[in-house]
Amino acid sequence: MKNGILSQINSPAAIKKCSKNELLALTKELREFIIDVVSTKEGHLGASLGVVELTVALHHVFNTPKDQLIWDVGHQAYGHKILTGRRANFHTNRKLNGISGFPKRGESEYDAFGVGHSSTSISAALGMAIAAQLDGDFERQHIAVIGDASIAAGMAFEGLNHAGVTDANLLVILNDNAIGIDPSVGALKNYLTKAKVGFKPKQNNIIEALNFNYKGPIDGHDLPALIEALNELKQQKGPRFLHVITKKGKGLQKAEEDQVTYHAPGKFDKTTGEIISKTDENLPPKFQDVFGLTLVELAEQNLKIIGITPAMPTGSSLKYMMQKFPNRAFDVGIAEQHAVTFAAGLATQNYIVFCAIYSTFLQRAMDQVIHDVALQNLPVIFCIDRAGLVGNDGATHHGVFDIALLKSIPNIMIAAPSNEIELRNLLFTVSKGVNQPIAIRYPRGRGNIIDWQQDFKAIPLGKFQQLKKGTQIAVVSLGTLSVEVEKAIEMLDEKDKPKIAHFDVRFVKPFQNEFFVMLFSKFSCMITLEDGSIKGGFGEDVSAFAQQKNYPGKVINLGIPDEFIEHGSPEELYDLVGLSAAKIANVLEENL
Ligand SMILES: Cc1ncc(C[n+]2csc(CCOP(=O)(O)OP(=O)(O)O)c2C)c(N)n1
Ligand SMILES: CC(=O)[C@@H](O)[C@H](O)COP(=O)(O)O
Ligand SMILES: [Mg+2]
Repeated sequence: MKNGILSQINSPAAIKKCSKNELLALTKELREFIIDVVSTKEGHLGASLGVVELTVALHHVFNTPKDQLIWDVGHQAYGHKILTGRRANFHTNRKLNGISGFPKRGESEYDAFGVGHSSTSISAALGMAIAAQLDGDFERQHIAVIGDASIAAGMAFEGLNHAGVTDANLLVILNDNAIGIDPSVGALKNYLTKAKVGFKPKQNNIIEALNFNYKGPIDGHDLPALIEALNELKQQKGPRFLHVITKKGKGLQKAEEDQVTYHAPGKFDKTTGEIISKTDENLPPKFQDVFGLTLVELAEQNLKIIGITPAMPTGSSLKYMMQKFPNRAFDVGIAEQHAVTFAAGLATQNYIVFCAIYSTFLQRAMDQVIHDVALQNLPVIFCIDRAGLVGNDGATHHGVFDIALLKSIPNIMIAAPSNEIELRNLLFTVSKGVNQPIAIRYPRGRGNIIDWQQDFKAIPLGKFQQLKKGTQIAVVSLGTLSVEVEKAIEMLDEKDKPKIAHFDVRFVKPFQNEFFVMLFSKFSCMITLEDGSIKGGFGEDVSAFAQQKNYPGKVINLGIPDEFIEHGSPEELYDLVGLSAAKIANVLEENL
């Protein structure tokens, strides 16, 4: 709306001056603006639509950025960004060199804390609140807005538990829409559901039991009610808790009706809400579907197979096994630490446990991987999805540390299949039983093989494979980077192609000494490639081994540089870090 009220809002100061009717008009225009931009630029839709009124009310009542506002996960903060000076460039959201899809301290003074991983907001807000007390500032407010799935994560409870024994100026707002990305799970979800249907939470209100002043539940789309409640809470001190009930996708009927899809729907018609989808047929599969559909095939044949996901049934495609074998496939909620140790417990009883966790979210469960799985040498099969650069979610979500983190842990085998068939056969091979933990990493998005559901063929665990013979340079790629290497070789002059040998190392760990000794004896130059951090990566092991063996040739390690990589398309980012086919071809040519 060109000359509507939203076009006049360049900071929350202007929102404070709005009349009640202007605020109502603002919520309408803000919702339309979010729908308009996300319908073509893509991103997280449902969560932001669900907190439009809450966002306007918060910036109307509180004095941001002095009062510090933290959005848990931050996928719902599009309205916050638009109202805090980023309306004009909101169309760059999640794009290369554009604004981040999540609140980010370096992007705006209104983004009090960088987010992307869930359940951090209470701890961060409490830290800021205690700091204010230590600074002698007893007026400043610290507000954490957290969703019903995110508050069920252990870290959120740790924050509540600590806050409850302080007199910190902390307001926790529970945005309760009864769904995560997929339907919320767990006893807390059931408790909150009862609280919403008139159950007297006062009788045994777990939040009040933790010494919070609890208010609600109130309608999170009733702007006047929100403003009244926030003004009341603003006058109070100490730990407070406001329970608001919202609808994810509010204001776009399709998004309200299909909240899972419209969490991040891609492009859609802003009027009808219809998704403008790229039809799946004749496209290669998503790696997550290779995992999810293959696991169903394996689970049909083997009753000992179990699947686990921490809150990502759709994203990991464990949903297929959950639908077919609901008593053997578990969504444990946003609880990566629990997921890993739950898997470990099952593994002690000789179940074959496939624990599906995004690389970035696995970071949260590293002690459980070490202490509960590897130390006891329990054969948990970690299916690490979103390995490598994920793209538009950016630095908080790239899966670039799993190799470095896992490689230093004894007993763990680390595999990176180079394509969909390799992934499928690896899942088949390990489903026959392994005698140690294994991590199988694969990327976000689609592969290249349409006819991938072929007969199973066992893979020799721990062994490389040669993809192309050559005479001068040994290219040793990890995972699906093998595809980029093949494209790079094709870019070379015909006379140079025979000089390049290409190996798929397949396994980072155990380190394949004989394989590399063989390479040292045959090639004058070696180039390793990994879609993981170069620091502590697989290439470092090869270079160290080459030095130990006094290899006279050159070893070049290509990987993700030792810095956080921002958001953009995967193609843009891989080219940026030198792992696109064109950039790989340059390195080959420079060393011929
Ligand atoms: C540690 C971690 N695990 C998983 C995710 C993926 N994730 C992003 S949003 C989301 C659901 C959040 O649900 P809720 O807190 O209820 O917020 P809503 O989307 O309903 O607004 C999940 C699981 C994440 N961001 N961080
Ligand atoms: C906000 C969040 O953490 C998730 O929605 C994440 O963005 C999902 O990533 P994928 O789109 O790769 O499943
Ligand atoms: Mg929710």
